[in-house]
Amino acid sequence: MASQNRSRCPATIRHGSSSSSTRWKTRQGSDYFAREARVQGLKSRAAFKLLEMNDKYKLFKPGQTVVDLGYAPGSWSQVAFSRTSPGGRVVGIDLIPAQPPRGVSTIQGNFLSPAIQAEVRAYVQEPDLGRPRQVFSTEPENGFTEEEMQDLEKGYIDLERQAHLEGAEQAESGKDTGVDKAAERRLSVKERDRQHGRVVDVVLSDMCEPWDQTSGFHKRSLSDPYSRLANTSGIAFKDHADSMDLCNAALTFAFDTLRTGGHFLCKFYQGSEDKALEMQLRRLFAKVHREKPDSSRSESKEAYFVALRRKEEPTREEVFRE
Ligand SMILES: C[S@@+](CC[C@H](N)C(=O)[O-])C[C@H]1O[C@@H](n2cnc3c(N)ncnc32)[C@H](O)[C@@H]1O
Repeated sequence: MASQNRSRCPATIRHGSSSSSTRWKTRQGSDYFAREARVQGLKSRAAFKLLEMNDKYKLFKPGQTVVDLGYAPGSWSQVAFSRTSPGGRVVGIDLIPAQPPRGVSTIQGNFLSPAIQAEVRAYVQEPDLGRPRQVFSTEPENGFTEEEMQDLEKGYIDLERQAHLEGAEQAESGKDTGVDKAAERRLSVKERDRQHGRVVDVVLSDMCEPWDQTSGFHKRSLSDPYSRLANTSGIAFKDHADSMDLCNAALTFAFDTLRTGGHFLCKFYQGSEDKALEMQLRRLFAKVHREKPDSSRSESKEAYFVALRRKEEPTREEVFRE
C-alpha cells in the first residue's frame, strides 16, 4: 500500500522489494526525460526540472556563485555550471559520496548539521575558492591598454557614433547626478552584502533521500547515510515534515549567505506546513512562485518554491517569526 503512495525519489525502491526495483528500472527505461538525460550526458532526469524553471525565471548568469544543496548525482550542478560559465562557481553539498561533475566543487556531509553549514559558509566567503582560474595579462599590448587597443581597432565613425550616443543618453535623461547616486547606492548594497557574508547569487536545494547507488559503495557501513536520513517513507505527513526540515535549513543558509537580489529554489513535499514556509519566503523575497515542472512525476507530492530577488531589509526575526 505504502509503495503506491511513494513519491518520486527512486531510492524509495531500495526499501521495497526487488520487484519494485525492477519496476523503477522499467519506468526509467521508458521515461522520455530519463532517456533524454542519458543522450545529453546529464547525470539524471532531474536536470530538466531545473532547466524548465530556469527558462521561465532566468535564475543564472555568467560569473555567479551557486550553492547546490543535495547535489548528487549532479545534474543540477551540471546545469548551474554551464549557465554560470564563464567565471562562475558551483559548490555542491551532499550526504552521500558522488563523483563531482566537471567544474563543480563539492563537500560531503549532512546539511542538517550546523558544523557542515558553517563549513559551507566559510567556503563561499573565499571568493576564489572553486572558481575556474582565468589568465589575464596586466601588461599593455604594444604599449596600449586593452581598452585603447579596442578603440584603435574601431573606425573613426564608430567612435563618433559612440560619443554621440553616450552624450545623447545623458542629455535625454538629464539625470547625470541621479545615475551616479544610483551607482553609489548599488555599490553600498554590494558592500553591505559583503560585510554580512552575503556572497551567493543562487541557492538551490533538491534535498530529499539519496538515490540508490549502483557501484563503488560498500553498503554495510556503520555510518550508512541511508539509515540516518529523512528517507521518503510513503507516509505523506512524515515525508512532508522531513522535507520542511530540509527546506528550513536551506532557507536559513540562504538568509545568511544570499546577496540582495539573489534567488532561492527549493524542493518540498506538499502538506499542511508548506504555507508557513511560503510566508517566510514572501517576507524575504520580492516574488515567490510554486512550481510543478512537467518533468516532475505527476504522482509525486514534490513541488518547488522559486523565490526571486532577496530583499535587503528583513531581519532574521521578521522572516522566521511564527
Ligand atoms: C533528488 S536527489 C538530488 C538530485 C540532484 N538535484 C541532481 O540533479 O542530480 C536528493 C539528494 O539530496 C541529498 N540529501 C538529502 N538529505 C540531505 C542532507 N541532510 N544533507 C545533504 N544532502 C542531503 C541526498 O543524499 C540526495 O543525493
